[in-house]
Amino acid sequence: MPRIAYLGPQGTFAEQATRALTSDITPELVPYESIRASLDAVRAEEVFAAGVPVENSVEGSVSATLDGLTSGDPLVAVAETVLPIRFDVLTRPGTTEREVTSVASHPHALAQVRRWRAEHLPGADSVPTSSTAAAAEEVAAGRADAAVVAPVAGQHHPELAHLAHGIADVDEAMTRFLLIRPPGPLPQPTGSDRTSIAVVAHDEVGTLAEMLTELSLRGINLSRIESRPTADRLGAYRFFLDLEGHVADARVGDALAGLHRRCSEVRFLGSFPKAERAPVNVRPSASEQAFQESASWLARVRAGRLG
Ligand SMILES: O=C(O)C(=O)Cc1ccccc1
Repeated sequence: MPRIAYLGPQGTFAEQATRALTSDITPELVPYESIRASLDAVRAEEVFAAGVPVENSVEGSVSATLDGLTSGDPLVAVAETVLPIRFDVLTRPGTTEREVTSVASHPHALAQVRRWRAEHLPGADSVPTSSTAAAAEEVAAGRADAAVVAPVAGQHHPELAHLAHGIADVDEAMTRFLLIRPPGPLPQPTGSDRTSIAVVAHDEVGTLAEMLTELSLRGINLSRIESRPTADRLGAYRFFLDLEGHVADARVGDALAGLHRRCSEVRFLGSFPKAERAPVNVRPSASEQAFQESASWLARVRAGRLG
């Protein structure tokens, strides 16, 4: 049974997503205390893979995942899934809203329930925890009064009571999760793929525009661009790019090779089927056939066979 790491304890959104990402195998899910620890468990071969959150439709990127993928030995994403995010509030039984002086949860969860908190628990302090389910444990242990959790967390804590259900500021919030493996054979291209890379550009005029031109010239749609400090010095950034297409597609391979020539660092973070399965629209001049025809035309020119 393959062991798969996730951000624990039991009852996190990450656990639900990791189950969805591994539904084709019978995994043994292993909880880890942090995203970094679950990625390092993949690097140390303690587990076969890890399921990690990468971006939220309201709060944006999960920096622990971006930084964890780019520092340390290379890792790649082999699958993604998108989970709808709803939040409930757990307390010890009998606790009323007026008695709540502290609200625990993962910072991404605390940031997505501001409106409800302002109305119902205006004076309560925030207690950031490593995950939403860890917050429920804080409440059970009496170290916080309320926990903002995934709806599934209530099942793991029958001793706690619901203070509220469905309290997210944005009803349709979604989080994208990735299944992370050590480098190895890539998933087959499906025609509906995403490729993730992390790029460090030279600090020169126009480099970002030139990087993006490598993509647009080859008809590649950019679905995400994000920058994070490299941590080397102030003002040095790494760009995280998600592109539509698979590295096995000629246009994507060609663009990545172009970025490799131009940038001081290009880290390949995986090519995998997009969660939404919508086919990637490729203009005729960027199709596989167009790349093959132009390559064989060039070969004929170089061989002096123009007839
Ligand atoms: O803490 C969890 O349950 C997680 O999986 C991280 C998270 C927190 C808030 C929204 C989405 C994912």
